[in-house]
Amino acid sequence: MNVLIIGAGYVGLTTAAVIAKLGHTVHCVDENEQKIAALTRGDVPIYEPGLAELLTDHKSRLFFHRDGQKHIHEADVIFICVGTPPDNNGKSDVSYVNRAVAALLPHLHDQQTLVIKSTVPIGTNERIYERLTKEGKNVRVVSNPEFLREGSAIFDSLYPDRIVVGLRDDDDRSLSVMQTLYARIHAPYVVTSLSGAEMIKYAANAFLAMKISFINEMARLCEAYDVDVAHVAKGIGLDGRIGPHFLQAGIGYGGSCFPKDVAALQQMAYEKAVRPYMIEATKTINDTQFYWYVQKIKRTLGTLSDKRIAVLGIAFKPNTDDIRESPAVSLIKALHNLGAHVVAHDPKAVLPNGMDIKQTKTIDEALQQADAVIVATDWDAYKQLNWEQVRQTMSGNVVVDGRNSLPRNDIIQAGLTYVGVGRG
Ligand SMILES: NC(=O)c1ccc[n+]([C@@H]2O[C@H](COP(=O)([O-])OP(=O)(O)OC[C@H]3O[C@@H](n4cnc5c(N)ncnc54)[C@H](O)[C@@H]3O)[C@@H](O)[C@H]2O)c1
Ligand SMILES: O=c1ccn([C@@H]2O[C@H](COP(=O)(O)OP(=O)(O)O[C@H]3O[C@H](CO)[C@@H](O)[C@H](O)[C@H]3O)[C@@H](O)[C@H]2O)c(=O)[nH]1
Repeated sequence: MNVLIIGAGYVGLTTAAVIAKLGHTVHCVDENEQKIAALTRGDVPIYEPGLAELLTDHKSRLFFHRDGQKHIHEADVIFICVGTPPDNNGKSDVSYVNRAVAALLPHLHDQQTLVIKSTVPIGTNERIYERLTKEGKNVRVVSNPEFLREGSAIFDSLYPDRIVVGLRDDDDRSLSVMQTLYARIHAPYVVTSLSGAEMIKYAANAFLAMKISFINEMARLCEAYDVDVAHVAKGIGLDGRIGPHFLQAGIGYGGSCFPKDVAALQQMAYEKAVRPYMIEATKTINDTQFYWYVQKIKRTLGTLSDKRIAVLGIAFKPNTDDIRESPAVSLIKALHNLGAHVVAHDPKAVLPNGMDIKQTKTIDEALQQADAVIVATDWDAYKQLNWEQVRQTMSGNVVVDGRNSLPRNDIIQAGLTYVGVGRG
């Protein structure tokens, strides 16, 4: 098949590489000139494990363009993978999607399938269909939300738990188009309406975010009752009805999806006069989690003023360079504002512009003379530190495990003080 992809970000680029691997020809378009220039040179503008290799392996079938106009007509399937960032009220801003549709519109023809992969508010796909129909275009519209996680995007795309396909009632062709496109991917299909597919995407993210907020609330309770939340997570997670995933307490969820999608779903509920109690609580717990934790760090260190603190981790999670809504960045800002002398490290991510904080190249450099070290992102490199050596490098002895991911016993044995999240 001939596939056109609009948007070469985390989702668009991963989708392009994976679809090329499946044997299709892919033209990928992005309005960001620098991104396209880099991709055309063979450089990958983001860090995602395995992505660079996959793009290289299939470069004979992959083409990048700043302006893809002349490739629209020849495409069998067109994917929209542009961003849908939050607006000032927490609603999803679909202007990038609308702009992409407007650019495609004059060149579309009736044999094509337009697939929306971007996460869009309920009703957006129907509105796109109506807009196309009004312009006399009988293009089929499919909602095919994406469930990949950054850091394991290639694996998640090649081995998804399910493929969700939202269709209009009278569309008897698009399902087989999608099945042909994804023929080499083995996963159950969930076929539903356009709005149904949109709702599945929001419900999945809200549910996962809710699990994290639930365990973070439990962490606060565990702290109050001197119980280890890691034991609680294990104890409840072994119940098949609950499951072990997304029960790691920490400084809160971040990233480009959970915060924005939970907020957008909340706004969608208000628009229909439905009070979203669960979603409100999920968001409130997350919004307050890192303040709660900063208070704990403050209590442990006595004062933050003039303390040298090494923060390990800037990205919102390991194995990515993405810092969108990163709790680590919020933590660094809060500690800095409270008078601490913060130095930060991350294997891939870079501090946002304008932050007056030193970022070190090595972990060792960050640890020099530190009164405390805080692990804010659970990269493997931090979990595998030699704690004897850490103790010798630091001048203080406090290790703050903001992700409950460090070997507590090794740290204590090295003569350091371990501070976790709700670990009693
Ligand atoms: N990042 C994830 O892990 C993830 C996972 C699942 C779903 N999603 C959803 O997928 C969508 C994309 O997310 P992302 O993280 O890949 O975003 P991103 O910001 O990394 O990439 C979006 C890209 O689209 C380009 N773009 C915007 N408007 C354009 C236009 N009109 N024409 C051409 N290019 C245009 C931008 O330049 C940018 O490179 C969002 O709706 C997001 O919610 C993201
Ligand atoms: O037990 C856990 C699991 C995750 N997190 C945090 O939650 C955030 C999100 O993590 P994760 O879900 O692994 O990363 P994302 O790449 O944001 O992926 C989520 O968001 C994507 C965009 O919508 C979806 O496609 C994915 O299915 C969904 O997992 C990160 O800050 C994690 O540190 C926790 O605090 N505790």
